[in-house]
Amino acid sequence: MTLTPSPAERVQALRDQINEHNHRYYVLDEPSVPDAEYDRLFNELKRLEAENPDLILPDSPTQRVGGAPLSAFGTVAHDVPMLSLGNAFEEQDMLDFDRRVREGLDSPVDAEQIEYCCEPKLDGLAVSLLYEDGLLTRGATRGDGTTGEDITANVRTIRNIPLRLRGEGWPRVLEVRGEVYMTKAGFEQLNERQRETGGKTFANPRNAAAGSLRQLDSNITANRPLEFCCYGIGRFEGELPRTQVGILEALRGWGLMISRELKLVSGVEGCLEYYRDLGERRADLTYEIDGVVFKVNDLGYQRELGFRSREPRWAIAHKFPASEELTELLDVEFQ
Ligand SMILES: NC(=O)c1cnc(OC2CCCC2)nc1N
Repeated sequence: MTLTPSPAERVQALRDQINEHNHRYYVLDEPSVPDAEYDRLFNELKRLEAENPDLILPDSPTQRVGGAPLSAFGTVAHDVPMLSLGNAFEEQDMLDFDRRVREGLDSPVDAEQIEYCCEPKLDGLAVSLLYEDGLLTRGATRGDGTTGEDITANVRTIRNIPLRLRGEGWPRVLEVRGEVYMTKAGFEQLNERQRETGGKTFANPRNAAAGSLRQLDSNITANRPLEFCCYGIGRFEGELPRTQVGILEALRGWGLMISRELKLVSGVEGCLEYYRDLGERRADLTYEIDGVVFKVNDLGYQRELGFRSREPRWAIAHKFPASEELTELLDVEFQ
């Protein structure tokens, strides 16, 4: 004879199931149940929480949406500045970058190939997520790199951002940095819906992502097809792996999405091969990119190289030739 679970036990069981389905669907891109089954679980959880409000916790999947609209965004001071990337446009710029890296180390290396972590440069908005004891406590825009807007209510609505880190071993304080973007398909569907409802349409996915994150009413943000892909960390208290790739793989284990195109290469030739390969596949990607990003993989080397005034000496963006579309010129910078 099976005992009927208490509301508290049933609520916890539903949360665990829904969080697992969300992780598979939004982060692993492997849906595990039909939508109807997911909706049934979600509606049962909402009903049980409505009947037992004292059981509601901030990381419950039902708590992604719903606060009252803000009158203005608060501001956030970035303890670790969110700096932007230097650019390479020609192959020679990459050769110069690699030489500066090798010569800039405490013990310069000449023949040795530097290991670089490669990834696409997503064309969205840089965002900082703060996790304390595994709970998402704050979301912020890059702003001017030192001060950004507090968009916590809006980032909580982005389905592939975990409200609580999965697994274990994460640092007690962990600031995750990454890009909020819209896929090409999500962008087209949003503009179609905007045209049908007389809403404003967007010039490109980047503007659409910026406009969707800029909403003071998070209920609007919740209905926008936004995704988050992390690419690094800011502030942390605790232990982290010693390489860029190691950190990203740890972030994936904690439930965050990282780029499927992530690759570790050896030397600047490996970077140029990655750039050519991604350039050939750019039109087939489901999201817009405006280049690729190369980072020195060894974190000790990153520390030795440090930052120039506003850019790291250990990372560079190798941009694709800009398309002449008017939209590139109209692109509004969201600070
Ligand atoms: N748009 C991107 O996809 C992207 C942007 N920035 C970075 O890293 C920068 C951040 C500050 C130092 C390195 N990585 C990226 N992938």
